[in-house]
Amino acid sequence: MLLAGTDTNAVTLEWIMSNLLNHPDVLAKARDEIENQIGSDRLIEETDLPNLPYLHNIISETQRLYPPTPMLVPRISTDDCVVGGYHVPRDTILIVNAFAIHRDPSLWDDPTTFRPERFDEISGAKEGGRFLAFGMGRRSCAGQGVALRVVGLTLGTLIQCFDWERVGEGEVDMAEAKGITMPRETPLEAVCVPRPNMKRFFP
Ligand code: HEM
Repeated sequence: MLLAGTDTNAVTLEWIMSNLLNHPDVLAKARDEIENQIGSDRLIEETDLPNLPYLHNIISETQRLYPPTPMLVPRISTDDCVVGGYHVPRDTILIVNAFAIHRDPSLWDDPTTFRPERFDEISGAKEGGRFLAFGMGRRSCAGQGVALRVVGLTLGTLIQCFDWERVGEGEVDMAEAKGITMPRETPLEAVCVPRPNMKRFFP
């Protein structure tokens, strides 16, 4: 439970910030949404999250390209069955490759491009079984609700309170390393400066 509930959130946030540093236009749009909905007279709160759909799109689009559990959790068939046209005998271990499904060009337009707006058009995160960041079915993630709140609130606070820039001229390297929760190959480094009108919240 500790691994399921901590590393996944941390990895998600690190990939999100990596994407935002490489896409300042997306960061600016998320900042605008927060400014319009909340302003700078108070800090973002959990109850604001339903009013920040673009922030949610950024989380989904990052989890599409960098699913924190890329192979979900293995299943075992308790009976003979057919999955996707394939006969699966009883007692077979079945692994779902969410990473590949999330980048399948027959399921997603321009699949390798980071474009949070694509989630505007998707009604229900699991539409068509093609978005599996939290798995699916009876054994899907038990912590999805809390994870989206923790990641959303943390991300919203990071965007509301700090200006972010890359270290150096080049783009942030987006290479993945091996691991159950797919980590970055190199730890993310970034420059962050408190935004002047938010400093009063942190005396
Ligand atoms: C961004 C954060 C998270 C992601 C992406 C994530 C993703 C997943 C995935 C893909 C699975 C396997 C689902 C499947 O195979 O169908 C899973 C299972 C699980 N997750 Fe999460 N998770 C996250 C956060 C959390 C948190 C915060 C908790 C608890 C507080 C949690 C608790 C669990 C548990 C208990 C299971 C096993 C459910 C079962 O087998 O019935 N997860 N998660």
